[in-house]
Amino acid sequence: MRTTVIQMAPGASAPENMQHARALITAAVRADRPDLVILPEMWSCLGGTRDMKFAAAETLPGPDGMGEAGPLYSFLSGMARTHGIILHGGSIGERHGDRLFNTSLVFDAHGHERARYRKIHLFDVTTPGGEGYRESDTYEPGSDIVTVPLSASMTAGLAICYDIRFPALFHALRARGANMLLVPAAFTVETGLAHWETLLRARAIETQCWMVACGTTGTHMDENGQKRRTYGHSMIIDPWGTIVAQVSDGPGWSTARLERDVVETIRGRMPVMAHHRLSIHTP
Ligand SMILES: O=C(O)CNC(=O)[C@H](CS)NC(=O)CCC(=O)C(=O)O
Repeated sequence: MRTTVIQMAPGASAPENMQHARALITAAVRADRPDLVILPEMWSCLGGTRDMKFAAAETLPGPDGMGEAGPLYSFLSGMARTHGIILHGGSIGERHGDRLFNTSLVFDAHGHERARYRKIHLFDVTTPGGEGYRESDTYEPGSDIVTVPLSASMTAGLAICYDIRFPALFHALRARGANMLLVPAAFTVETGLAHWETLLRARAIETQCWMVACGTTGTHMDENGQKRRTYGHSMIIDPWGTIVAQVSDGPGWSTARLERDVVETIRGRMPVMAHHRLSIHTP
């Protein structure tokens, strides 16, 4: 499965971000002919005030297809169908009363929604440099663990950004049949420099899955008018932990071919799942 990570530098305007996403997806599809394309976390609106986040968010159609699709949903579905690609729409704000979910949507090559995942672990953290984040002021945590078969041989496990610090989630995704992990992100530069690559490679190695991690890059304005920079370095890692594709700084894309055989070989030779002696409990 040829897979492309699209690295974007989003601002707070959803219409402008859609223009950028369209241009990057179109160029990447033309150049690399991927089967699967993934966007980063909150590519549709990064930074901005609470009002701007709500303005850029939308109510999603029900699982039964009931309810009107908003502009972001229609855009993602349309891009998947137009290019005949599976499109993982990074994440967007999903309205939910007076809060939002941070939600990933996956569309098949006909533009039909195949999976929906709401970020479970929220970033309420003060970084060592003293920057405070309170994602839960705006967002509500999801609760469902989501895997989705994308082809006869590949099944994706879904996670978002801060989730990568919680191995129990990835253990559960592997146990549910994932052989590839799709992780949109908006990592801070500070924590990214310290942890991004290490966490991603560890999750790939311990689950013996392909890791597809797609980050935002650039400078974004937060609620308080403070500048916030994100780390980029979107990458694809094989199930042995080797980085096989990477974007550095700035917008762009990178592509790699994901194969099930690599997963099967590694799991066959080092059957860690069968060697587990302790069960991991989530609270
Ligand atoms: O808030 C939005 O609109 C989009 N969401 C994000 O940017 C989220 C929550 S603030 N960022 C992270 O989870 C960074 C995690 C991170 O950097 C780490 O784990 O070190």
